[in-house]
Amino acid sequence: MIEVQNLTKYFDSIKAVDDITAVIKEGEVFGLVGTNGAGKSTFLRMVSGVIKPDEGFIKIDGYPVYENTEVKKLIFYISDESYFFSNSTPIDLKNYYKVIYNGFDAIRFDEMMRQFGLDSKRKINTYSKGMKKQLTVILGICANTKYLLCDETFDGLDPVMRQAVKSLFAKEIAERGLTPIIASHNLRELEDICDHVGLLHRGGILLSKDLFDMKLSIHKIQCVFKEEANLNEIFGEKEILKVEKRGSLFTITLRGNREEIIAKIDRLNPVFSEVLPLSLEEIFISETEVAGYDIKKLIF
Ligand SMILES: Nc1ncnc2c1ncn2[C@@H]1O[C@H](COP(=O)(O)OP(=O)(O)OP(=O)(O)O)[C@@H](O)[C@H]1O
Repeated sequence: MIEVQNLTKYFDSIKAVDDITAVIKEGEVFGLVGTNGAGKSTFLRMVSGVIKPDEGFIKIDGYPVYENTEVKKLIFYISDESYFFSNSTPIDLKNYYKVIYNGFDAIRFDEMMRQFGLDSKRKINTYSKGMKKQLTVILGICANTKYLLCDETFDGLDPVMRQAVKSLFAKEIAERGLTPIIASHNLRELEDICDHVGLLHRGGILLSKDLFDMKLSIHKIQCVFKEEANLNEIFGEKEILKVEKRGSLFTITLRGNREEIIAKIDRLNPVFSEVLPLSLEEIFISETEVAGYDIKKLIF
C-alpha cells in the first residue's frame, strides 16, 4: 500500500504539489489525471523516491521511500522523458536493471523485445520516441516490481501498441497483483484500465474516487420543460456543475444520486428528460471548470 499524507513540494516560489493526501491500495490501478502543470510528474517523482517532499510523507508498504534503496526496489518508474546512457543498447539496460532489481526477468525481456519487434543490439538513441516508450514498458514489466509508476506512458504509442500495453498491464495485475499508478492525459485509455482516479489541479487534489463511484455520483441529464424552469429552486449550488441550453433543450451536469436527480427534475414537469452516460473526460472538464479552469476562457 502507498500512503501519502499532506504531501507538499515547492520549486522556489512554485507550489508544485499542495497538501496531497491519498491511499493507493495494492492490486488497484490508480489513474492520475490533471491539468497541465498540476503536479502529476512531481507527485510521481516523489513517490518513486527521486525527489524529496518539503512537507508531509510517503510510505510504501509502511516505509519511507526517499534514500531507501530497499523500498525503491519495489518500484519501477517510467518517466515521461526517457533518459538513457549515451550510446547504450537495450542489452546494456537489461544488464543494468538485472543488478538493480533482483527479480528482473532477463529471459522474458529478450522474448518481449522479439515480440515487440525491437532490436536489442541497436543503439537506443537511434530508436523513435514510440520505440523508446515500448522499451521502457518492457523494462518496467520485466523488473517485476510490486509498483509500476507510469508518467504519460500511453502517449506516443500507436493505437495497436496502446492496446497491447493495456492488455499486458491487465495480465500483470491479474496474475501477480501489480499495482500501477498511471498519469495520463488520455482519459479514454484510463477509463478502460483504472479502478481509482485522482484528479489534480494546481498542485492539489480536486477529487479522488473509485471510477465506478465517480460515475455514480455525477450525471448528465437532457430535458425540455413546458414552462420556465428554475433549477436553483430544486438543486443546491454545489449540485449543479454545468447548464447548457440550446433552443428549448437543457443539458445539465449534476452531482448527486441518479434517482434523486430524476425525482427533482420530475418536479419541474419536463416534457422530456433522459439521463446520459458521462465519460471520464466530461467529468474532468466539469470538475476542473468548477475549480476555475474554464475551457470558454481558453477559446479565443
Ligand atoms: N524542476 C523544476 N523546477 C522548477 N519548477 C518545476 C520543476 N518541475 C516542475 N516544476 C513546476 O511544478 C509544477 C508542476 O509540474 P509537473 O511537471 O509536476 O506537472 P504535470 O501535472 O506533470 O504537468 P503536465 O501535464 O503539463 O506534464 C509546474 O508549475 C512546473 O512548472
